[in-house]
Amino acid sequence: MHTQVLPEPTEAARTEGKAARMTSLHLSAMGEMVERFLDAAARGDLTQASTLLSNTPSLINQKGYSGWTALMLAARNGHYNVVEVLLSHGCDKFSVNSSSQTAYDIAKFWGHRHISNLLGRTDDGCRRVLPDTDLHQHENYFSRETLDRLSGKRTDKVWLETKRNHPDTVYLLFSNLSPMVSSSQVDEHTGVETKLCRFRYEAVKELLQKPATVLIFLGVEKRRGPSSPSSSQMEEGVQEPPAWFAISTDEDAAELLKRCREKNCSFPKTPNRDLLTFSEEEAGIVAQARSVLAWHSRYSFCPTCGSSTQLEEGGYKRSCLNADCRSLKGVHNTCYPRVDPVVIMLVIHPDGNQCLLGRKKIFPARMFSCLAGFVEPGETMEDAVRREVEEESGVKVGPVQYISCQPWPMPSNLMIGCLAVAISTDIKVDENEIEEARWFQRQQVIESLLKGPHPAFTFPPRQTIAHQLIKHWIGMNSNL
Ligand SMILES: NC(=O)c1ccc[n+]([C@@H]2O[C@H](COP(=O)([O-])OP(=O)(O)OC[C@H]3O[C@@H](n4cnc5c(N)ncnc54)[C@H](O)[C@@H]3O)[C@@H](O)[C@H]2O)c1
Ligand SMILES: [Mg+2]
Ligand SMILES: [Mg+2]
Ligand SMILES: [Mg+2]
Ligand SMILES: [Zn+2]
Repeated sequence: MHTQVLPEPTEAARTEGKAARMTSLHLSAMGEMVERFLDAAARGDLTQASTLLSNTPSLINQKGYSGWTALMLAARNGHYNVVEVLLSHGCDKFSVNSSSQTAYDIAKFWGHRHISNLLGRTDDGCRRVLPDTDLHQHENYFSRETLDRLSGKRTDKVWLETKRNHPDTVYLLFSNLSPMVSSSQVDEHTGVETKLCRFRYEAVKELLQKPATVLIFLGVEKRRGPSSPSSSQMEEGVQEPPAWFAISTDEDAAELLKRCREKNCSFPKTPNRDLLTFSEEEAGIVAQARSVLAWHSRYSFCPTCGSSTQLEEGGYKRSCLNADCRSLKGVHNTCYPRVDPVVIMLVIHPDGNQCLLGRKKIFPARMFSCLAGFVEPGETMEDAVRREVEEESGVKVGPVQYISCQPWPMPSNLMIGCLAVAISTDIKVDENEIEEARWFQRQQVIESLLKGPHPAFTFPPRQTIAHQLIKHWIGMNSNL
């Protein structure tokens, strides 16, 4: 930020009295110029603002009444072109007024979405808009997209067929919705590390012939940087990255394991625990494959008329085989894989210094977590947060802010992570769902996260969005 307001005193201004007089003259001249500049920005007078700025570049970050800059005034009044020019001259978009608002906050508040988009566009912008957060923390486990899904190719039967037989193609094998994995004990701290077993076409080709086999096209490997193939290269089949498929089969699991040359291979039996030991890259692939396969296993027959169905579009569609079925007229959501939205929220006490956590009977001893619940039809995410919190804990909630989300493939939830502020504090739990709910002090939460000597509770595992939401709140400043 520019701190220099005044031009350097001239040679002539040597004596003290003279210097003081000159300084006040400069001050008033500069003050007047700042006023004119701020006024031009507020009115959206691009010509005047640009002229003043080219004559006196140091005007750019000057503040007027209540610490408002030209950028803030232009953002307040919706003058997109002025905002654009100020940004192109390198103005500080993170500067705050005396109410700690940035130009982005102001544009957002006044509903100038095109301006808030412009001000919040870059990564560093997002970082500053959400104070004290690192964007990478917002990438939750199960959410990394390692493959390019190439959804446009799902209807290209010829292309899919070529990919199926291609020697570079990678196949993952699933049995009972569990992927075949090889596991190894890394060290005491990291624990078990699980890797997906990868197969080539030759090893699975007779499985592909079986009628009960379900085959899902997951996508092609993403290649980073300039070497990533253009769409025309893709059309010509030049340098195409390897494709990935998931296969689900009813063949005996023990027989399937014999196909693998790697050691310590298995199909994990407890998904909630075992699926949390992959790398971030593989976890994202597992989330995609498992949710689509779970849909196939639960929706084998047409939900509209009960007839048999057939797989289409690389495993992303099931069509009814009854030619008279209503589901074949127009687009029907019953033909496509489902996603169930769930809100998960950290409720913050009105004092800003405590949060509400609950525990279900099935949780490990002493573990507390965020409250969560399915979004109901015709309900907004915010209303679902308010309803679920009140149902489960009796606490009423006011403002709700979305933070991040997480695909949760047990079997196909999308966890929508929010912070919410309570407007009442008395707790009355719904004993059918929650065993206990409590307000925890920020300090207790920090000690529990750091696993201090007397933690008040234990955290859910780091792979859960619940863990990340609680951590996010600890990292924020407490003045909501
Ligand atoms: N990743 C995480 O951090 C995390 C944390 C908590 C919960 N979750 C997931 O969120 C899900 C929902 O949370 P909840 O159990 O508290 O929800 P909830 O409070 O809405 O209660 C669950 C009950 O809602 C009913 N229900 C309504 N719609 C449903 C649907 N589409 N599928 C299944 N049941 C439905 C069922 O009766 C079920 O028993 C859980 O199943 C869990 O897998 C994930
Ligand atoms: Mg719940
Ligand atoms: Mg509930
Ligand atoms: Mg519910
Ligand atoms: Zn049907």
